[in-house]
Amino acid sequence: MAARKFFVGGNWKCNGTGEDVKKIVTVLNEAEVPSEDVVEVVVSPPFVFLPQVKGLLRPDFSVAAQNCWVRKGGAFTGEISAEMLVNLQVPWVILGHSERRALMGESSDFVADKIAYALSQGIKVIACIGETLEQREAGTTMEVVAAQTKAIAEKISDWTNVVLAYEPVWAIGTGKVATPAQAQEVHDGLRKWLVTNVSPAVAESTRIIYGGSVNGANCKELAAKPDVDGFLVGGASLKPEFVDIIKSATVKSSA
Ligand SMILES: O=C[C@H](O)COP(=O)(O)O
Repeated sequence: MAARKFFVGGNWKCNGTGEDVKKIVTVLNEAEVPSEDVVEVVVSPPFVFLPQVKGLLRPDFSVAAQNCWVRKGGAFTGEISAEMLVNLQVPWVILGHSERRALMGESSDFVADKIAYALSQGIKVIACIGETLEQREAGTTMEVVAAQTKAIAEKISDWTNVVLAYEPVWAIGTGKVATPAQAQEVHDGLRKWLVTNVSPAVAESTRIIYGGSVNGANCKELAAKPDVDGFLVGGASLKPEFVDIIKSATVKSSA
């Protein structure tokens, strides 16, 4: 079975100006990174900058939206539809990010509906899951991430265009990164869950990436873990060290 290609996503969240965007893209465009055969790089600017970034970004990197509406567009003020992303040739979307789950009240079912709809329109999905600190301390991490993944599995039949992003909420933007062992434990558990509940082939081929305070200093150790297939990076994706995170893909290719 083909090896899972390392995946590095940069989630810029609600940050930046047109000038910042130019600076970040310049750094990315000038960076020497492993080839497309080794690593897939996808950056996710705020909606308003998507066309600009898409137009300026090197061709071996790709773009993602940070959200999209749950069904066909229409009278949904403030929303962006999957059809619009298709129209702008935006190939990826991040869905189910914990900030949207917590702040906008997006339930696992709603997230799963969004994922199913985006996939039905031909958009590839970075699907985010993860437990809170309380849930981890209560020992329910696997239960929580399995339930979030189950909600998705119940609504989709083809996982080819899905990357699963495990992002423990307590590690997001806190500087408190999961240890490589903690990340590996959950990724391994998720892969086993996929074996049992979806199929061994899907478990083997689906990339499970880690997100939560990843930076240039901690990425290599995390990348060395067998079930960590890449990263979804927040804060550090706005900085030049994002290039070092992309380069951590070589940990896998030289293994
Ligand atoms: O989507 C990215 C995650 O929320 C991680 O954010 P962070 O790297 O700033 O902790």
